[in-house]
Formats: sequence, C-alpha cells, structure tokens
Amino acid sequence: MAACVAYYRAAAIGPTSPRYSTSDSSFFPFSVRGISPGIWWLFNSQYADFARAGWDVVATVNVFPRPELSLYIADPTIAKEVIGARARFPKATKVYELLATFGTNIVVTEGAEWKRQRKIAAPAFSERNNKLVWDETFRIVDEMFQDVWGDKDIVEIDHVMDLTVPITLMVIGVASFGRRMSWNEDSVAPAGHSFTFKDVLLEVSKRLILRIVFPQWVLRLGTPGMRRFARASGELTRYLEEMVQERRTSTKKEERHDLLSSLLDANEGALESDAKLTDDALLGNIFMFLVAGYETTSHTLAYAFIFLALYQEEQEKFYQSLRAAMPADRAPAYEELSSFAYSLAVFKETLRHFPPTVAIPKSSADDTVFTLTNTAGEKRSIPVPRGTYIAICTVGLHKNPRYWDDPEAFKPERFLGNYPREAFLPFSGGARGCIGRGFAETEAIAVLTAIVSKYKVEVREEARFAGETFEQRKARLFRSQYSLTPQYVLASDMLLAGAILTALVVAVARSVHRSSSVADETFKSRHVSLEG
Ligand code: HEM
Repeated sequence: MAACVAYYRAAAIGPTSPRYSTSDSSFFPFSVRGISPGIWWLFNSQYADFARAGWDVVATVNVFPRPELSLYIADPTIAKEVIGARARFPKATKVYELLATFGTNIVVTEGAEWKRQRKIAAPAFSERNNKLVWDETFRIVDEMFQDVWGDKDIVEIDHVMDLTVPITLMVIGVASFGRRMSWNEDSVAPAGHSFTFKDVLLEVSKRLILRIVFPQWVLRLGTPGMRRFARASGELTRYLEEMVQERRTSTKKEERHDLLSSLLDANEGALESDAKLTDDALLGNIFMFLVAGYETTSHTLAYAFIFLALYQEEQEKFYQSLRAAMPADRAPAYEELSSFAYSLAVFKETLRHFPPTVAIPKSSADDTVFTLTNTAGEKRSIPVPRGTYIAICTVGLHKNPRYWDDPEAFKPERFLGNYPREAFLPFSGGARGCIGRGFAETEAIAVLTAIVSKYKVEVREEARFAGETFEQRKARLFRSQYSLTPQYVLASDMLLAGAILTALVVAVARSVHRSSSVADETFKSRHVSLEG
C-alpha cells in the first residue's frame, strides 16, 4: 500500500477524511482539510481538488462506521476503462438504494436482473419514440406561445424554471405515459381522483425527493405539504395502474409509441415467462423514467437559457444558425433534426458546465491497479483494492484543463467540431449509459430551437442590481442550492449525485429573479424573417 499512501499525500483530500457517499452514517458536512471534504464538495470544487492534488484521481478514506476507500476520477482514460468494463466495475447500486422505493427498476439493479430489465426497456427508447418527443415538443411550445404567451412581443417569466418545468413535464406526460396535456387544462379531476393527471405530475415532480427520503407513513402524518405530496404520489401510482390496465384490456389496437405502451408490448412479447417484468417492475421502471428523465432535462434547459441570456453574443450566433436552418412556414420535421447541430451544441455545452449527475458511482469487483500521468508527465500506479468505491466525476472531467480549452467559458461552438469525447460523460457511457439520451437530446434540441428562433432571451434589468458586474450577475443567476437537508445528504451523497438537479433546481428557481424573453428590434426582425 506504500504507493497508495504516497498517492494520498499527493491528493488534496487527506487519508482520514470521513466521506459521506457510500456511508450511511458520516456526520461531518463541513470542509476541514485532512478531515472532511465538506458537503457538496464534488459539485462545489469542480476541478479544483484535482488541480490542487496535481493528479486526476483523488482519494478519500471513510473512517466511520467502517474504513472505506473511495477514488474520484477526472482522468478520461481511467473513466473509459471503468465505464467500459461492467463486470470489473459494476455500478455501486447501494448509492441508489432509496430509488427502489418506486419499485424495482433498471437504475437500482445490477447483474442478471439489470440485464433482464434493460432488455425489455431498451426497445421503448426507439426512433419512433424520439419522433414523438420531437413532434410533441414543438406542439407544446407552439401552444405555449399562443395560449400562454398570447403571441406577445415581450414576455416576462418570474423565473426560468417556470418555463422549463411545465414543458418537460408535458413532454414526459405524452411521450412517456401517452397522455397529452394542454396549457389551459381545466382542473376538474376525473372520477376516482382528486388531482388531474397534470397536477399529479406537477405535485409529485416538485417534491420527488420527499418520496425518496421519507417513508410513506411519515409523509402521511407530516406537514400539509407532505400530506398533499403523499396523496398525489398515491394517485400517480393509481393513474399508472389504470393506464396499464386500459392498455391491456383495450380491444382496439392503436399504434402507440410512448414509453409505457412500448414497455408493455415488449413485456408481453418476452419469450420466456420468467423473463417478463412483474407489475411492480413495470411501474417501477415507468416511474423511474419520470424521475430520471424529467428533472435532468428541465434543469439543464434552465441553465441553458440562463447561459444564453448572459452570453448575448453566443445567443446571436446560435440564432443565426437557426435562421439558416428553420423552414419558413412550418415546424421542422424530425427528419431535419440534424440541421440543428447548434441547438445540440448549446445543450451539450450546458451539460458540460452543469452535468445533472456529478458523479457516476461504480465499485471495483477485484483488486486492480490504475495507472495515470500528471501534467508534468510523471506516471503513477494506484492499487485499487476490491470493494473500492469509484466515482467518475463528471464535473471534474468536464472542467479538466488538460482536455478543455478555456474550460470556464461558455462556448457551444466547441461541440460543433472535434471535441474530447472521452472527457465528456454527462450521460455516462458503455452498457450502463443513459437509456434516455436520445429522448433528452431530441427534446432539448426542439425546445431550444422553438424558443430561440422566436424569442430573444434576456435577463430582466432591475434597479436593485444596477451596479453589479457581469461576474456578480453570473454568480447570482447560477447560485444553486440543494433541497435535501444535510442529514439526508450525508445519508447518501450519491443520491445527491443521481438527483443532483433536484438539488440544483431550487437554486435556479430561487436565484433567477426574472429571466425574461424580451422582444426588441431583433425579435421583430426575427419574427418577420421567420414568417417570410
Ligand atoms: C439531460 C438529460 C439526462 C442526463 C444528463 C442523464 C444522465 C444519466 C446518467 C449519467 C446515467 C447513468 C447513471 C449511473 O450509472 O449511475 C443515466 C441513466 C439512466 N437514465 Fe438518464 N439522463 C438524462 C435523461 C434521461 C431521460 C429523458 C430518461 C428517460 C426518459 C432517462 C432515463 C435513464 C435511465 C432509465 C437510466 C438507467 C439506465 C441503466 O442503468 O441501464 N434519462 N442517465
């Protein structure tokens, strides 16, 4: 272990640091050098701890309740090795344990059980589903322009999440559950329900973290907000059960490409009956598509709009690309998606800065060794004992200056040409890479394209912030907070990582006082040019 000790000395975080990721009972949220990296350190430190260490791997040792070594990776070669070898480096599912509260699902399983579930779920994430996402996203945004924004020249939005949350929920509603919702839906719940489906989704998604953190009985006895959430969450399960039932008993066979329908079809078609998913696993997975799919995208889009509002020159370049690509008199077809590479570049550059999953949790199945070099060209081998917890730090990788030129800058164009793919892992990769990547990218391209081709996005000027510098404004707009209490975070920091946007969302929502779409001369000329 000598090399390992030497390596620890090189690391920014000392060997006696209690850490909180896989431990259920570490209680030290503050950053004290050599003792604790502090709460949210991965997200807060980004690449800083790696830079301080001079190496792209840093280690922590958990001392309580049991000694445990953890390695944090911002080295693309090691990340690739770990992600590419599922048997040697299985997912550290313990970290996601609490997500099993929704029913068993592909996020929380490993080995043969994961393989079985992934095989049934994978066909649902098809081209036809992506096309549904594309068409419906344009329809939803267009309806928003007409029914909510009233096709006004200037639209002010209280904060950016008010824009991205309803859009992404409505997309999930139709593309995941096959339920179209309208912006001005009346609020009369159907028989047997006290919430409409839209309200259920809004209510549950707003406080999803409660379901992860508290048992049902606590929620039912808790504050009025908790009780409302418990009711909504119970109703969502009932809605889902009804949808499953309806599809199973329906005599007229419709061609449907939503995830739920495809999942049911794939399950019915599973050749061996023991390969079929139980109803619990079916519901668990469909629920998980909501958990994994909605916040990640809505929060990334929120950050994207803030970036575009802050970096007007970048927005202008983006807009010019859209002018060239947009058809004059109709929404673009899914088949034209590749014309919107710039929209994807904006989304990717946002994900580089704010990856929803800050750390991808893995573990080492055997004793092994990692070899790495530092910027000075020194080589080092790190023994990795069996059972070591390994976190691929997306934030560290994405800000690693060895691979990214000017990593703090917002430059979507870097994703238009060659970029260091191995240092960009917002969706993880390999066999356990994000199954919803196509869904998310399709939706994000459509949202960014539809809105920025019609509206210029700006931050509202306010007298009380008149004196602030650009950097101060940026810090204000990007200030992010976490919605979990420190205790619960300590109980499972990778829950934080997995649900990082649950954490960040609140911050974005609160910190952006007013992010607005402000029509001005540019807007008018855009509008005309699009129509003409
Ligand atoms: C910006 C959008 C998204 C990002 C950045 C993202 C990121 C990720 C990452 C990093 C993982 C791997 C997690 C791990 O190994 O611990 C993952 C897995 C997963 N994602 Fe996404 N995701 C996004 C959108 C979506 C969407 C839209 C869906 C579904 C509708 C989805 C469903 C899933 C599922 C089911 C898994 C588990 C896959 C498996 O373990 O086999 N994600 N995602």
